[in-house]
Amino acid sequence: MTLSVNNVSKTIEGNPILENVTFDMVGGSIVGLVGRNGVGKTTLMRLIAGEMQPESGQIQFDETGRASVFYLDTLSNWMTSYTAILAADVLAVFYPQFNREHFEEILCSQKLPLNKTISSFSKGQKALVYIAAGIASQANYLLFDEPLDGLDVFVKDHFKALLLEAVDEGRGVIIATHNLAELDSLADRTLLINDRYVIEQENDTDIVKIQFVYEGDELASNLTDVATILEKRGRVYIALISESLIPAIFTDTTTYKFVEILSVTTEDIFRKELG
Ligand SMILES: Nc1ncnc2c1ncn2[C@@H]1O[C@H](COP(=O)(O)OP(=O)(O)OP(=O)(O)O)[C@@H](O)[C@H]1O
Repeated sequence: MTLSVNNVSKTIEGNPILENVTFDMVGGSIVGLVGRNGVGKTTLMRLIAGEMQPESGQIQFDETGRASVFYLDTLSNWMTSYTAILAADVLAVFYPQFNREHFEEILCSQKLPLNKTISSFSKGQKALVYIAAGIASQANYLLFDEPLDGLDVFVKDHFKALLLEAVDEGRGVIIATHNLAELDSLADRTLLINDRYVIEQENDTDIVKIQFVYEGDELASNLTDVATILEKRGRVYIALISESLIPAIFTDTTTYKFVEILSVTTEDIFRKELG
């Protein structure tokens, strides 16, 4: 099961939003989609869902086709004016494999009423209904835009468990989010959109995060030229640097003290690429 996005470009009202976007997603994986506000994350999801057409490039699915994509705009969508029971009737038309029992079971497990209009639900409750709809749709590709927004920690845990079940079944998930810390525990890969282009964040680079104490006045240029300083508190610095450069730079142990290696997070990479 593969979704292929090939050289996709999109312009809205004369403004180029995405250019030559190319990536593949295989089933059984979670892809994180990150980037600054207004950079084009939702646009990319809408293109994949077929709600918009690209100017150029192709979005190709395996034999299951676009009918097997689940995407709902979390801010405004048709479901809000329905009760969960009626929404399930509509979802069953869109998604022939829709599992009504599973949908209702997820909502009931979170004590959400099935016969109340969804517009009367809280932000977090609405988010849960959309997530439940996606999971129960049985669609092979689930596209979620800020799915964790407004969810309390317990509902979040429940959502993550449902998501991992879906992935175990071989389904592919794309999560667009600003919640970078959550992505670290969920995504297999992260795609960063920056200035119209998508950059794949490789997990296997030799970039490491280091924390060190600097006893000199100003950081030496042999460090600042090759490192990204993420944080400075007094004499304590946190920086991203290629691991292979550490021995050459941190030779002077009277000015550099306590060099410690920390794990790199998606937020660190985000700051490095966009800061
Ligand atoms: N229907 C539209 N009409 C005009 N401009 C639009 C439309 N949809 C999106 N845009 C513009 O396209 C750009 C990308 O929007 P998009 O919603 O994809 O960003 P995003 O990365 O999802 O943002 P955010 O993180 O703030 O949700 C923005 O500049 C937005 O103003």
